Amino acid sequence: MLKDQVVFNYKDIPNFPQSTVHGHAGRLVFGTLKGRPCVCMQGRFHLYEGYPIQKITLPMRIFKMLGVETVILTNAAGGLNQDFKVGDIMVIKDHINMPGFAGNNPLVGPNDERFGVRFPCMSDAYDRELQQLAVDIGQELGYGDFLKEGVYCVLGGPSFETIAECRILHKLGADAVGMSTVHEVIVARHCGMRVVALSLITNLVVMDYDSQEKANHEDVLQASKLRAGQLERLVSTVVTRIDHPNSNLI
Ligand SMILES: O=P(O)(O)O[C@H]1O[C@H](CO)[C@@H](O)[C@H]1O
Ligand code: HPA
Repeated sequence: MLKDQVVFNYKDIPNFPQSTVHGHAGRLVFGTLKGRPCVCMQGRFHLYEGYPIQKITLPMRIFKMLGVETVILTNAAGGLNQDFKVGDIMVIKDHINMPGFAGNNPLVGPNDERFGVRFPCMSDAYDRELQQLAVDIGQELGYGDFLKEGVYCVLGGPSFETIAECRILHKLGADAVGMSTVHEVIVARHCGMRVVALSLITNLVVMDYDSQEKANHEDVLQASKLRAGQLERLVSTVVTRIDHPNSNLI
């Protein structure tokens, strides 16, 4: 996808966390996309891997220091919205930070003023112009039938949700549930980077005690492969159409 690639394995980057999840390669890839400089993480970090929440989000601050202006996040998520299907791509318009309700927020601790303010606003966490751009490009690419918008709820994991938990998340207004992304978004916004985020709905959560369905990571990986090409096309088209005043890294 990227031209003129320079690749670093996470294990060769001092103090960088290591990917422990099957399906997360553990490489930082620099390169250009239609002439635009980009850096991609192949593998991200999660609370359930046992890392402190500040370590999970360290890459965001590194990206800020490298000059990154816009962060595009993708994830696999379980569909809570009854209109969603496996394979839908949801443009995230907002989030519910469940670990944050219990005080588990990546900005807890002394505030580093070099990055941002003590009390950052999150009502504009997901850049509305970029959301619209993603939706418009999705439509242009012919993804209209499987392109959705919605609210992503993060949980700590690694256990998948119970039926009662899924029911309550649905009632709370979440459209999809996962175990990532939100912590990165909070740190990216704190230091002023713009954010657009996409969830691939890899499974529909179980909300019915009569159902025999069981969430499992293999199904998540399998479903991710089905839309990998289309998601990559959407992301790369968004990258090439983002306005960049300073033409810096994406
Ligand atoms: O959010 P990403 O890392 O895409 O992956 C999702 O899929 C994994 C569970 O199958 C969890 O890591 C969950 O967060
Ligand atoms: N729940 C939580 N995280 C997930 C799911 C899910 O159903 N699918 C993919 N990541």
